Amino acid sequence: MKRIGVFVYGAVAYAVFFATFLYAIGFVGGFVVPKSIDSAPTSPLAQALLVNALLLGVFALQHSVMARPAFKRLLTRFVPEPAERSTYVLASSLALIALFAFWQPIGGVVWDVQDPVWRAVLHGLFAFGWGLVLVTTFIINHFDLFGLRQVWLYLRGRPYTRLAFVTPGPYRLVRHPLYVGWFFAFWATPTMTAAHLFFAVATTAYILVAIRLEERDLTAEHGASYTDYRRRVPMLIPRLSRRRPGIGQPKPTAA
Ligand SMILES: C[S@@+](CC[C@H](N)C(=O)[O-])C[C@H]1O[C@@H](n2cnc3c(N)ncnc32)[C@H](O)[C@@H]1O
Repeated sequence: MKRIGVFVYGAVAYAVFFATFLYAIGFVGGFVVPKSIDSAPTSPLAQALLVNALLLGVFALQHSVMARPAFKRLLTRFVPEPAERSTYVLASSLALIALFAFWQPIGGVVWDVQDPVWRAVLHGLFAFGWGLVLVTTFIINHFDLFGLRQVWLYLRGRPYTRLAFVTPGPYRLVRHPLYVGWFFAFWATPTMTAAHLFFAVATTAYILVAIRLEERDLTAEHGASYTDYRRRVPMLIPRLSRRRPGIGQPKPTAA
């Protein structure tokens, strides 16, 4: 019974995440959803900035604190270990749902591209960003990142195996392709409002901090193979020229 309960919990958390992800595309892109990041302002500027900063702060805090190994150890005193990732996913989705619900549009156009070709290019980059985020989750392991693999293995009575450190496809170009996808998704818009800019700047700052924390954990977990990868592959911006042989490669050790 406990295994079934944990699996159902994980499946519900995944369904909530997926609906939230789809809603986020409409929220940032300004289509389909009733209120988007760029809707008309409804409250005074200072109040809107304060509320939005709080909403982003709650998401950042939840996301970073719950991702740290020490917090995971604490959480698994109260939640079965196979459900830990699903709990993280559910909490992240709830923080995002609160952001969608209480977001205060600010109005004010920062840039507005009218040329149809450039509008199409920006829409294309927006779609590329979301696509890159989704594809990258599958490269790492989509179902592990969102907790389904953990509850499925538990349901089948199999032990959890940690994911290998992988560097295929976009991970050969940059160390954080998923975050690059977020940058495209948040910055590529033909019409940038003040609220959208606030969101893009805040999330960019947050991602830069999150990378430091994530890389600290990855170094602790994978040791020399991660520090070597870090030396060879740039963080976010691919190198334009091919690397000269030997540059940035680990030095050969004396026999
Ligand atoms: C939301 S994903 C973001 C991954 C990466 N920072 C990116 O932008 O593509 C975060 C999780 O991916 C894991 N991760 C990061 N790089 C990885 C890699 N090259 N192979 C496997 N897992 C990785 C981290 O340990 C963390 O649990």
